[in-house]
Amino acid sequence: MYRWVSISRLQKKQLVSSFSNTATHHQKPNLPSPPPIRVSLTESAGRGVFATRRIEAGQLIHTAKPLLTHPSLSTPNSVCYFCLRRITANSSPHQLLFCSQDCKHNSKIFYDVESRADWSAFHDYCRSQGLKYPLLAKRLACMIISGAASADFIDILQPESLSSEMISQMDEGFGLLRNAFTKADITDEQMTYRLYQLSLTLQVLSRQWYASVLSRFRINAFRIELAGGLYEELLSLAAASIEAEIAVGNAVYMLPSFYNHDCDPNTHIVWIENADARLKALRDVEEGEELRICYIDVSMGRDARQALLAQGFGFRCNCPRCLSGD
Ligand SMILES: C[S@@+](CC[C@H](N)C(=O)[O-])C[C@H]1O[C@@H](n2cnc3c(N)ncnc32)[C@H](O)[C@@H]1O
Repeated sequence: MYRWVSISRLQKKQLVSSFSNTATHHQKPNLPSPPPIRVSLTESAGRGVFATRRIEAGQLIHTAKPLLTHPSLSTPNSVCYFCLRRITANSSPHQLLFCSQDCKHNSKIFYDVESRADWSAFHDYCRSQGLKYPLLAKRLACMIISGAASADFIDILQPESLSSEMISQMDEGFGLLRNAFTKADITDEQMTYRLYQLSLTLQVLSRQWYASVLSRFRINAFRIELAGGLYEELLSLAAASIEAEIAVGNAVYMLPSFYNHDCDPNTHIVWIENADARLKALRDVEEGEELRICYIDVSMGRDARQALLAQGFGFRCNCPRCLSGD
């Protein structure tokens, strides 16, 4: 039998707010209905998401707002710095960075910290190495330093186990991140966060913190490709797509991070206009069935899929399709 997952009070709060954030989008006034899912332990893949009632093919299961986002470095000023919505000259004539006053307001606390530092060396490093997770670490560090997030904000997410060699490879990025803050006169004191409940003091920008958040981003971050947009925008994007990066950025979520992978998934995740995630059923799902998405391109052959999942996510897939040898 499946058991409920035991999580801390803070984590419960985050989970509840993640639910309530998503619920407000779709609920009609006076008709609150929780999403038809629960997070429970699976037999062999850690925690997973299960249907609490029958879900029909095509049904929207729930939406989820990101915990944090960062735009791709190849899309400067063309997507909202907060929600990753595409910005056109028409949609945002006066604010280059944000698509709306709401996004500007929601970013204010951490953006005040972020905009104090010179990120050019750090961004050059990410660009030249093709790295995206350090950008999420930068955003998270700014959120923690500014008080917009707690130091254990993403601790509930599963980490990848990293070898000491992998941690050493992160040193350059860590050094550049720390340098940017130090040069911006952000003191060690400001980079320290106290967890009063646990009587712990954490150095936000320690090598250990950096490795710990990157190990979580590597498994849980989503690459955001928007499906929607204005017809004219789609045409101009299609024309430019040879050079342009298709992804508008990367984001980390709470609930969507609990979905396990299947090479023949019953659920998929889509982004229409911005980084708000929409989880939809691909086929009819029975009550009690696990909901699974796919992490990779499942049109590849079994060996290629297995290799990619082992390398990128650290697990050997034993979904029914892999077990059948397909
Ligand atoms: C995004 S997390 C999914 C939620 C995770 N099970 C948890 O407990 O937080 C991805 C991790 O879940 C596990 N996982 C996901 N799909 C799996 C599968 N098909 N088989 C085995 N493990 C899987 C792997 O450890 C993987 O690195």
